[in-house]
Amino acid sequence: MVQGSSEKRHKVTIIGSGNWGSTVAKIVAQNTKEHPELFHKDVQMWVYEEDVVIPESSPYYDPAIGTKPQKLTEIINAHHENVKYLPDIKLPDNVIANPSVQDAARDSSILVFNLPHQFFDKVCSQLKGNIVPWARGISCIKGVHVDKDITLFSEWIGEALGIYCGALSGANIATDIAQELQCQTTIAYEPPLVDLDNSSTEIQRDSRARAAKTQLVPAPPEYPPLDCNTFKNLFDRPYFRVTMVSDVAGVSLGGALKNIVAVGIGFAAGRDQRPGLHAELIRLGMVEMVNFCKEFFGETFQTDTLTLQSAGYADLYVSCHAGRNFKCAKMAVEQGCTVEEIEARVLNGQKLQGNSTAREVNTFLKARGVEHKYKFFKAVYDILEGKESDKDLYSLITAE
Ligand SMILES: NC(=O)C1=CN([C@@H]2O[C@H](COP(=O)(O)OP(=O)(O)OC[C@H]3O[C@@H](n4cnc5c(N)ncnc54)[C@H](O)[C@@H]3O)[C@@H](O)[C@H]2O)C=CC1
Ligand SMILES: O=C(CO)COP(=O)(O)O
Repeated sequence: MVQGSSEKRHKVTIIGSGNWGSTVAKIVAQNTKEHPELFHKDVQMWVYEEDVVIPESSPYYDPAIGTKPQKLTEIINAHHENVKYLPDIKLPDNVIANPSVQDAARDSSILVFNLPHQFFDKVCSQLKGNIVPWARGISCIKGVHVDKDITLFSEWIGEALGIYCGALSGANIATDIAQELQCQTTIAYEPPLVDLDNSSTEIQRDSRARAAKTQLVPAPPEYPPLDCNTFKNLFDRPYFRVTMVSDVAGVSLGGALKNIVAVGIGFAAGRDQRPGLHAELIRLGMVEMVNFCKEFFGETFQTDTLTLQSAGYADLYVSCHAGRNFKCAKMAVEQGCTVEEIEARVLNGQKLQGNSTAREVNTFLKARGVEHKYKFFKAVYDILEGKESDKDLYSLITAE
């Protein structure tokens, strides 16, 4: 089908509205305005509803309301700003905040999942059976799901909702990108080929063989194709350059595992500022990330994703200098308290991923009997659990 000739256009919903969720909503809404041939202009953004007080110092303070708590969705829709999670950034007026995830996702053919991974389970069960069967997803979530096995969020979303889901990850500090400061990202998107004649699927390549279980429903022919080009048009901005790849495992795991390493570098930085030490620890962290991807996702993981793409080394680097996981772990050492105490005190409701991912990955490695092979991940876990001291981080990681 020739692009631009489609009768119907894709409706896009962002599931999540935190620091990164709101930033991605801004990016996507700028692009839906510029591509009316592909997308509905309005972008629904599901917001976990909460009451927010607007202080007297705020430009949005209304003396008639005073400091009475107001619904976050109402504030966003009235002022086009997520005053709690992305303050001082204007959102395009076509971002529509919606407190109901089912209502936000209704009739959407593109679902962008962007919320702290610890909250995903409930949202997923609310969406089940309430989305169009031919929808496609992109997971911006940096984390993994662990029960008996380890599952990428893209896989988990795909299995739970019966759709194909790709992954977006990169060296992306939300507050910088929200100000349109230049950066890059990586999107892994390679759905199975759809056989339009009998609606069956032929698996070309995918993150893991399990994706083969998903019977992909084709989009009706009057819609623009749900292909790489459509997704590039949805996310690429002059300040947010997208590279499309096929390695869903590498992109997803790069984003998840770097958070554990960033906590470790934060612990180190709390005591020792030497760049040489940080560089060596970052290298050791990357070695462990690559080994993990090869050992557990080796069917499709490509090492180049972690060495050459934004979702790999670049994300690790920026996270170990400017990320929240790094900063909170560093402050925890400096102030002699736990990472969770710092998180609760300084992040104003934003959520760390590194501490929970360290615990989840440890559960998985222990169950497999290979915890000892991943000394960096184990050291971070043991320090978070209070079993080891952050002072011993380097010796724990380099012990023979
Ligand atoms: N912030 C950043 O710079 C970047 C974050 N990411 C990733 O994006 C994902 C989302 O992160 P952020 O948007 O930054 O979130 P955030 O750290 O700002 O978390 C706050 C969000 O969690 C929601 N929330 C709080 N309690 C909840 C509950 N019980 N149920 C459901 N939602 C609840 C809040 O409504 C808010 O939307 C994470 O996986 C993160 O690793 C990726 C790149 C950059
Ligand atoms: O993913 C990020 C940078 O790419 C943000 O990391 P933090 O969650 O540690 O802030």
